[in-house]
Amino acid sequence: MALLGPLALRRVPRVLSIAGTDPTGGAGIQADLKSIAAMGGYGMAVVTALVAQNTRGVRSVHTPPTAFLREQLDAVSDDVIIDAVKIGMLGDVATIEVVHEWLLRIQPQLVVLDPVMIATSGDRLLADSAEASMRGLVGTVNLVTPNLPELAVLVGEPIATHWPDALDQARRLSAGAGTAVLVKGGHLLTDSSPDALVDAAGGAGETLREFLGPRVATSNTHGTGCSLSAAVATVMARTGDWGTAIGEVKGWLQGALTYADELQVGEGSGPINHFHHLWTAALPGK
Ligand SMILES: Nc1ncnc2c1ncn2[C@@H]1O[C@H](COP(=O)(O)OP(=O)(O)OP(=O)(O)O)[C@@H](O)[C@H]1O
Ligand SMILES: Cc1ncc(COP(=O)(O)O)c(N)n1
Repeated sequence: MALLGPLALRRVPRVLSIAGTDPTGGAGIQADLKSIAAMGGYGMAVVTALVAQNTRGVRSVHTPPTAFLREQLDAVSDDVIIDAVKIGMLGDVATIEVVHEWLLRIQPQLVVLDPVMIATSGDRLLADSAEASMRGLVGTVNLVTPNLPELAVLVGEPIATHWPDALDQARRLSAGAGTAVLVKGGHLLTDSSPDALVDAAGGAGETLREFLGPRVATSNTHGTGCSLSAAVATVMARTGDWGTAIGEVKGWLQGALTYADELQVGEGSGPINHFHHLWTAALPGK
């Protein structure tokens, strides 16, 4: 899929999230819409799965019929020019196939895939049987944003526990799939939480750019991966440059984690504070 040229949109980017739901608002489509808005985009949403979950875990998943998923996707693309797509929870093989077919047919300008597999709570959000289909989808998007366990599944290797090993896996994934990879270090047991953009696609040498940041001491990290990918899709549509987009989003996410505890939503792993930069009056100490 062609990468964006150095275009900078002069209007509000129209960004579509294709993902599952979180009724407590911290992850999935709800987090995506907040992140897109926080980054100055117009958010749209197609639901792949209705998930009965809260900050403590997942209770059950209801997957709409594939024909209805296709109708949702076509309802958007028949009417709206989509500047960027963010893909989150897909759940099973049939859902991946419908989204894959739609991507090939519609050829959106820019697609960011968060290959959601297991929630922070430990609950599975992707069937084991769908891992091969997920690997196939990676080759059709512009950027994939795995955490360390997802990266391991995508390359078929053990989970990296050291950052240099994760970077090597990201290189192998990028070279094999022909897709840029943003590997996330949130699962490392270190004082920092680094991310890295690896682009070994196209045989034109490899790009490696690291985005460093201190680890914020909070257990309210529910939906960070969802929020990151939706925000990157939005800023990329605006700027046309991965490095600029990821750098801007990383700074915003750092603030969203820093002010997460102010929200007091739920008793488990709560949401991040997507609008921390706008709610100065409502946040003590800002
Ligand atoms: N405690 C933290 N402090 C600072 N940054 C963090 C922290 N935890 C995660 N991050 C950042 O949040 C983003 C998501 O990373 P992570 O590896 O947690 O992805 P994920 O597992 O997909 O997220 P999720 O929690 O939604 O499942 C990355 O930019 C990562 O560096
Ligand atoms: C619908 C949906 N999509 C993604 C996640 C992953 O987010 P997290 O790992 O933070 O629970 C989730 N819990 N629910």
